[in-house]
Amino acid sequence: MSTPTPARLVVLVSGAGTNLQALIDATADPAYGARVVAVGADRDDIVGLARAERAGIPTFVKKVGQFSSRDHWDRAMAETVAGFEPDLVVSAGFMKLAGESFLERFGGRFVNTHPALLPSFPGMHGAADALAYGVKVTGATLFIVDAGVDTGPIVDQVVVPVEAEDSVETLHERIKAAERQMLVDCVGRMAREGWTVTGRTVQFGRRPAVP
Ligand SMILES: Nc1nc2c(c(=O)[nH]1)N[C@@H](CN(C=O)c1ccc(C(=O)N[C@@H](CCC(=O)O)C(=O)O)cc1)CN2
Ligand SMILES: NCC(=O)N[C@@H]1O[C@H](COP(=O)([O-])[O-])[C@@H](O)[C@H]1O
Repeated sequence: MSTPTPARLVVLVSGAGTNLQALIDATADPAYGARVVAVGADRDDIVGLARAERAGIPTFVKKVGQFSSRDHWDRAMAETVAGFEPDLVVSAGFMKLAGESFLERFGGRFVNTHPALLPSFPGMHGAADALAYGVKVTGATLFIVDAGVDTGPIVDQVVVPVEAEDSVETLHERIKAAERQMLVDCVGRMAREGWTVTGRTVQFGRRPAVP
């Protein structure tokens, strides 16, 4: 039986790209069922872009400041990503909020991984906020992006302990180790099995055809 055509992933990054690297490594196996067709960023000179270039993956950078408005940036992002014809867009450390144009185009097939157990600690400092609060466990959340900030329906979550001697860095590294595995597992299942979103419930698999 022939291997099905791999799902096309566009991954968005703003930093080190270790989640991206985990996806690149996983897609080396044809059985994974997906390939990264492009990597986009909101800034240049980041390791995440270097990882893509090392893997021979096309990259693009769209900086908000290059555009006359945030909306123009958002539209440019949507058009550029659309040019790669993704089946799924993955935000993995991407530090910009997608706007109306992007969500109109990719809503429902745009996921983001966040380093906290949403709805706790949304925003740009999930690990630091969890540590400051004094929680005993935290983790990471993969969710389908909506117009809010970290409010979309949850695909999966993973829990890690907070240790007494943790710094933000040691905690975030522990989170990221678990997060990368969750991301690879979930994106692979979405690619191979599809997914459905009913209200706030996300399930792997495709809706049965209406008889
Ligand atoms: N429409 C959405 N877009 C994105 C979401 C989301 O939930 N809704 N999640 C982010 C990733 N993220 C948290 O997981 C996140 C990233 C950035 C921000 C934020 O406040 N960004 C500001 C400031 C950016 C900067 O200083 O560079 C902004 O975009 O203006 C909040 C949450 C991915 N996209
Ligand atoms: N709110 C968004 C956010 O904080 N995202 C987080 O940025 C890190 C990126 O790491 P990476 O660049 O090494 O993949 C990840 O932990 C991701 O959850």
